[in-house]
Amino acid sequence: MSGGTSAAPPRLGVVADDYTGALDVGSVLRERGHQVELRFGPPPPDARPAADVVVVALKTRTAPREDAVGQSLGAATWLLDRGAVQLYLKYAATFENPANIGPVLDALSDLAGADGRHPVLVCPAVPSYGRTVYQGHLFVGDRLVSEAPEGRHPLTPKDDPRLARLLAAATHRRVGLVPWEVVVEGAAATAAALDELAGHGVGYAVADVLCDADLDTLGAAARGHRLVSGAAGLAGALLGRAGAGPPAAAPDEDLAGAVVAGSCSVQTQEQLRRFEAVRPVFRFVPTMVAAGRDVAGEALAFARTHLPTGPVGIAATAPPEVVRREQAALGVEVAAQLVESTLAAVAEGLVGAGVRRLVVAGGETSGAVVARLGIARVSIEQAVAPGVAWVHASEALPRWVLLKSGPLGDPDLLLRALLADRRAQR
Ligand SMILES: Nc1ncnc2c1ncn2[C@@H]1O[C@H](COP(=O)(O)OP(=O)(O)OP(=O)(O)O)[C@@H](O)[C@H]1O
Ligand SMILES: O=C(O)[C@@H](O)C(=O)CO
Repeated sequence: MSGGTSAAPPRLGVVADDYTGALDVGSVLRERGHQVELRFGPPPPDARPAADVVVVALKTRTAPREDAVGQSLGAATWLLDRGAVQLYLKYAATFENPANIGPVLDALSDLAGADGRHPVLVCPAVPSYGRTVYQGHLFVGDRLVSEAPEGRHPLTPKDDPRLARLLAAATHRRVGLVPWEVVVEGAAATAAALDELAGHGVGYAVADVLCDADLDTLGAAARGHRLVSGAAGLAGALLGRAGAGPPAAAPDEDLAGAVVAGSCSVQTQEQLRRFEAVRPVFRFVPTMVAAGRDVAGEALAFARTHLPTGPVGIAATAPPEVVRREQAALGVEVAAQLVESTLAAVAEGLVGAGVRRLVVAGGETSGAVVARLGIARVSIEQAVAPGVAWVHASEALPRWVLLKSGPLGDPDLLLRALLADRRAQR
């Protein structure tokens, strides 16, 4: 838990479809001064949240649809049963895997009693991350998501930037648009447009967003909505600012540190390249594991050799042509599963070797690692970049973990997290 305790029911209950995304939204809300409780995996029935904002991190983005729906419904029911005033479905700012977002939104709409008075907002935009939506098209920087490197995810590649079309293919509800020309007029005009869409039987409203002020408008228009959906941006705007918040802690730099990376995003590739210029990194690909090599054992031997002199890296991170070759050889799912299980085993071994500061790059990878380490609940501590923060697990080792979302963080993030003087941290 971050920021003290609260006996009142949570104002916002967030169901996040991956672990790094959960930390992203959690740290954005914490930076805005809210008390945030972050839980990994389906919450136990007897757990009692004690914060303004409760984030439940699931690994449902690429799960089979029925599992994604079942787990999301379970988490949302748990949050509503504990009095959550508003529900938020958190997905990626690049709208990863709409095939799961659609049915999960349908199930949560039914559960939350989305009453037909207004459609549920669909807002992946986070302008500060370069994700904007115009005329219902998702952009990354100055490119449509379908033309940007960020759209070439190993598991969920995107060839269509039109959000309404993507979502409509995965739901029976009608999907509409709140165009920027309306959003820019303010919250009252936006709320009226949502009412009008409801009158036309629209269940989901994609919203154009070009800047943070547009998010604030949507946040104000959706304040009374029982269910809202989007990335970290709209969640921050929904609750507004609550003050400076409590001070955040950071791990001691003397603690042994390591990074395990399964993210193949362009950002992670560059962050790792810069880290590798300073510290050793063991790299592998899943065909090595499939060939029967004890890759986890080799990686741990490598780590034990180098940990005495500083942090080390273990990575499957590779450029798109290598990932394509690996996937062609093994199949997409087997390749991913071999990477994730190897990195989870490596993480466990690193903890055994004394690592107490562990950076994990990639959402799927984080899900696998956190589950293997048995981390169920953490407090969100010092941010190292927007949406990327250290978390502290008081009930599990390695105590300090930093889950880095694939596309987030500046090129020096790994250096700053594991090597730089703490005063240099943001
Ligand atoms: N060399 C490789 N060959 C094939 N698949 C790989 C390789 N390296 C990683 N992968 C797989 O690619 C996927 C990367 O997804 P992951 O969610 O971990 O990173 P990301 O998408 O960059 O991060 P985020 O979800 O935070 O945006 C994982 O399932 C991983 O197992
Ligand atoms: O919005 C994002 O890109 C991240 O929070 C995320 O979901 C990473 O998996």
